Amino acid sequence: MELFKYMETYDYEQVVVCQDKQSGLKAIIAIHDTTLGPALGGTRMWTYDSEEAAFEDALRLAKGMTYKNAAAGLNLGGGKTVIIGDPRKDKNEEMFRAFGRYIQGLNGRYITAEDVGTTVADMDLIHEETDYVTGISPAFGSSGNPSPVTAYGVYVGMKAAAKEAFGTDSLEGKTVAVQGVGNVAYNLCKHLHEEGASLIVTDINKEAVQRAVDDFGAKAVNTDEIYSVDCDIFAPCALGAVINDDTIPQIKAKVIAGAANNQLKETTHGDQIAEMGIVYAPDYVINAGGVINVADELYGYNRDRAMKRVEGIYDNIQKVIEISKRDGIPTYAAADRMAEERIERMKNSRSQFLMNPHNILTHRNR
Ligand SMILES: NC(=O)c1ccc[n+]([C@@H]2O[C@H](COP(=O)([O-])OP(=O)(O)OC[C@H]3O[C@@H](n4cnc5c(N)ncnc54)[C@H](O)[C@@H]3O)[C@@H](O)[C@H]2O)c1
Ligand SMILES: CC(C)C[C@H](N)C(=O)O
Repeated sequence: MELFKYMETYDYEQVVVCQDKQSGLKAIIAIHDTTLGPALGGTRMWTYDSEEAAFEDALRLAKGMTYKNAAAGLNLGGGKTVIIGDPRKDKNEEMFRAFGRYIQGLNGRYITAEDVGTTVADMDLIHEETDYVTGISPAFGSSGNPSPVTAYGVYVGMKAAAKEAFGTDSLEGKTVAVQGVGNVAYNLCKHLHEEGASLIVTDINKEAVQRAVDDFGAKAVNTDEIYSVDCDIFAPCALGAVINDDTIPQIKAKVIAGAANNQLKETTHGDQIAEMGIVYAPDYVINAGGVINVADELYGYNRDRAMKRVEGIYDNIQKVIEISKRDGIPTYAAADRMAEERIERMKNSRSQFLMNPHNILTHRNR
């Protein structure tokens, strides 16, 4: 990858590479755009096949956060971190504290939270070094683990997409195929099960699958079978790029609505599923519940206020569908248009992010 060329093409502001020999920290903080406010986005810890793959993931995810935050109506820009390593084996206290010092060095341009492979306990360690972290323990006046709230947002967004596809937003009797039953999807399955949906699940983690089978009567399938199962709704809730040339011909669902970031491998795949008549709930619109929840910490966390805003994901999915129909474009492009128009409008009134009292996490107890 030619980093500067890539940054120039997609308008990235900054990439910070962090290395701490003692703890083994190898992190990439990507800040995409701070027009709307400080860049807020989670920290992913994952084993990457190459450094290039890690850079690509950080960059793609950071841009996704710019769009997610803009589309959700938040006064936040987009950024993301990836830490290279196995979250089950390579974590230590020094690593997250060293990472916290790097974040502190950015003086509020970047605020982190959880993503795949990181937990509330990790965020608490980061908080030892910086206030620019959200999703820490509720004892600090924080919002805690964002995953259940993300799951609730995906659930209400899925209902809005179902209304478009099936004429009703009831999910009772619908079959939902869920790819990955981790932190978000387990909670999503709970909502779906309570409403009377049938579940088909898969995960590379056998224990996660068994939990969904035991708790929700889900049917388990192999990881490569999830695309082709007979279902009404496909919910990608693992990693990105799962809507691609190989998987699209297998999909029988009428709706794609899930938590995973960057579900479309390329935008052409969004065009293809639109041509097939599949209602696609754009990933960063439907999975914004977590960031909406942690962002509320900037105002002194209020769960009722945050949840009310998360319920707005239903309306936001409907709005994207409306734009898609009005402008004759696929839903992914309609979401991009909605986000870009908001950023553009704000760019005309101010350019780069400047610190102000609402961007400082001073409302919590230490
Ligand atoms: N946690 C949040 O609040 C949040 C918010 C927005 C978006 N997301 C996105 O949602 C997705 C899930 O996040 P999470 O926090 O639940 O992560 P998680 O790590 O808890 O869950 C992901 C699950 O996917 C499984 N998995 C990985 N590769 C797989 C494969 N090839 N096939 C099947 N299963 C596979 C993992 O074993 C794991 O159980 C991620 O893409 C994340 O970026 C999460
Ligand atoms: C800020 C976090 C809750 C970010 C979350 N992992 C996301 O992708 O939206």
